[in-house]
Amino acid sequence: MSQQRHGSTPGEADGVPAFPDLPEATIARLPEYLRALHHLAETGAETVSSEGLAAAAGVNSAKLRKDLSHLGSYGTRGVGYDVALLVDQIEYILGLDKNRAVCLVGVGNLGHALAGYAGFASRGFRVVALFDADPKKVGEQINGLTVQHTDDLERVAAEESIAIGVIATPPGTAQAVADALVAAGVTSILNFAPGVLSVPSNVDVRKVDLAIELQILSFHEHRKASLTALPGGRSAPPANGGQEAVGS
Ligand SMILES: NC(=O)c1ccc[n+]([C@@H]2O[C@H](COP(=O)([O-])OP(=O)(O)OC[C@H]3O[C@@H](n4cnc5c(N)ncnc54)[C@H](O)[C@@H]3O)[C@@H](O)[C@H]2O)c1
Repeated sequence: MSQQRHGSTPGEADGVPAFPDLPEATIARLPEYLRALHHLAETGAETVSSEGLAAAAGVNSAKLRKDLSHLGSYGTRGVGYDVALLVDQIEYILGLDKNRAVCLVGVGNLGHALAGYAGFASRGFRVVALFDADPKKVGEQINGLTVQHTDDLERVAAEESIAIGVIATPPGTAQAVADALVAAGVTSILNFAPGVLSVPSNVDVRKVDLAIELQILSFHEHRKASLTALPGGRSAPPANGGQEAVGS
């Protein structure tokens, strides 16, 4: 089976529909493949084997081949995957060629750090607006942007065609902020505030909660300690019981 040729529109060759219906777990791994591919490209690699890419992305190679087959990308026997082509295909599927506009609501401790992070631009996102409800924060300059009052959210969202809103407000105000983002036409939300948001079905919400990740690691610590303590001197299994990283 040959890899899709250069010059064709990613996702349209080899009978693969223009927009394949991907499993959520595959979608979650695509950014890892992309990160690994960008690194390979920086080192001058033009092709990569499935084993090499799998190792760089931290997944097993059978899973990687299955994931990439959803994109119509099979690699070439004995050669592997064309790095530049695979970057194009994954960026196309993730919609990263659109350079989407992002706003951040809540410019406190976390919001400051996020607003000051330069890495979003290189990953295909433009942070175009910062909002806060506290008049004392309004007017503050961070990374070339001026913090605006949330009262201006609807107007600015329309002017800047904001597609993604990031919530970094206290949990008690996150739902109201989500409602305001939805009313302003934002259809994707990344929520850092703990808790569950209620949104219309056309709005996608992803949440980031470092405390949950720590709690999962705590579970693994607890399990390792309890196995080490087993009578008969049975030793603890490898980290994560030999499984891949949590969430894979
Ligand atoms: N996901 C994570 O891993 C993680 C890590 C740290 C903090 N958090 C969460 O992130 C959120 C922010 O934490 P923080 O330490 O930056 O808090 P913070 O109190 O320093 O900042 C919150 C900011 O939100 C603003 N704000 C409050 N209500 C608002 C509203 N209705 N509209 C707009 N702005 C509003 C405040 O004025 C303040 O500037 C909290 O919910 C916290 O639990 C998440």
